[in-house]
Amino acid sequence: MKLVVALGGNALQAANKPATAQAQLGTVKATVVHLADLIASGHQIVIVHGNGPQVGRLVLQNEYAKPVTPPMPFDVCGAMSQGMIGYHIQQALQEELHKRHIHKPVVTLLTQVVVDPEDEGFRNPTKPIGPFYTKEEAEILQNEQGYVLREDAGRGYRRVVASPAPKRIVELETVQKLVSQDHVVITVGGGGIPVIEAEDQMLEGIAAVIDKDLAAERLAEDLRADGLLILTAVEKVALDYGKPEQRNLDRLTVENAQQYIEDGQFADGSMLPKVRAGVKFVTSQPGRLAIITSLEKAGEALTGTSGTRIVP
Ligand SMILES: Nc1ncnc2c1ncn2[C@@H]1O[C@H](COP(=O)(O)OP(=O)(O)O)[C@@H](O)[C@H]1O
Ligand SMILES: NC(=O)OP(=O)(O)O
Repeated sequence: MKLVVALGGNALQAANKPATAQAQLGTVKATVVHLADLIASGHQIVIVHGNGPQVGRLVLQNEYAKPVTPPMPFDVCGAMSQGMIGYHIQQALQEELHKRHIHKPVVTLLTQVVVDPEDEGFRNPTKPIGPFYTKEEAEILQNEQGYVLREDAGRGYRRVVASPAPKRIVELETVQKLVSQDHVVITVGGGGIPVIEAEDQMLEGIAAVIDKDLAAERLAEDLRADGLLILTAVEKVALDYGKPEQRNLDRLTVENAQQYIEDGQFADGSMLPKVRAGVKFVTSQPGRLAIITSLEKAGEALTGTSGTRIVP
């Protein structure tokens, strides 16, 4: 099957370790074992990854270094995050495939994604980025730096930025060519570098972070993929998540998903975009597969013994 695989934050960085390059590479090395399993099972995969924690830290590093060197703007930090994360996945996956005597080129493609400058996302920032802060730290940052901070799923406060919807993948043709030549392509990282189309058709970077699950869905439709595999920290989508009455779902129909979305079952900025992406993909054409599961359960989910399948 041709699969677009969206990798969540836990695939890139262990929550309990400092955010060093070495720690990131260590986590990525464990992640690529599961990706190599998919390839070894005969699937063709295209890899999309998140970048929320990483792009947030790059922006911070740039802001703190202002006295000595001019800060890079948000879109450039997005490009840096694609390069940095892509480099680690590419290196680790190449090594893992080599060990298994699978000879396929692995390549990271820097990708711009066009967004609408009038997107509602610019008026209502929702994408959490960078590190977590305490309530007191958050108040100081809000007052002194003008950041918008929100509580993030009981884990602390994080800066939130605009997250407009992905409209068009600029480098799509190149992705298609590489995929057709059986390259393993890492692309649309962090949802893509957000750009707008200026009046003269020129592209201009804009300060935002696109949701990688929605961008992965765009890519999966554009590549006419058979499946969209969204890999995160949980094995299944749940109702009443985190409550004593939590129920994990094996299947989620589009109709039920829409009802549960209205009921507020899926947290904004975390599970909600994943469910939306799955719903959009399976309704885009009959026969398409959308699964939300953990990295470890990816293989089982494809055989129908784990994960949550979104079905029309
Ligand atoms: N209804 C739900 N079912 C399962 N997990 C949920 C639900 N609502 C929120 N979550 C949380 O959302 C997380 C996935 O979102 P997030 O961590 O932002 O994703 P990513 O892996 O892409 O970084 C899960 O690990 C879980 O903690
Ligand atoms: N860009 C993006 O959606 O990143 P995360 O998955 O890390 O939030």
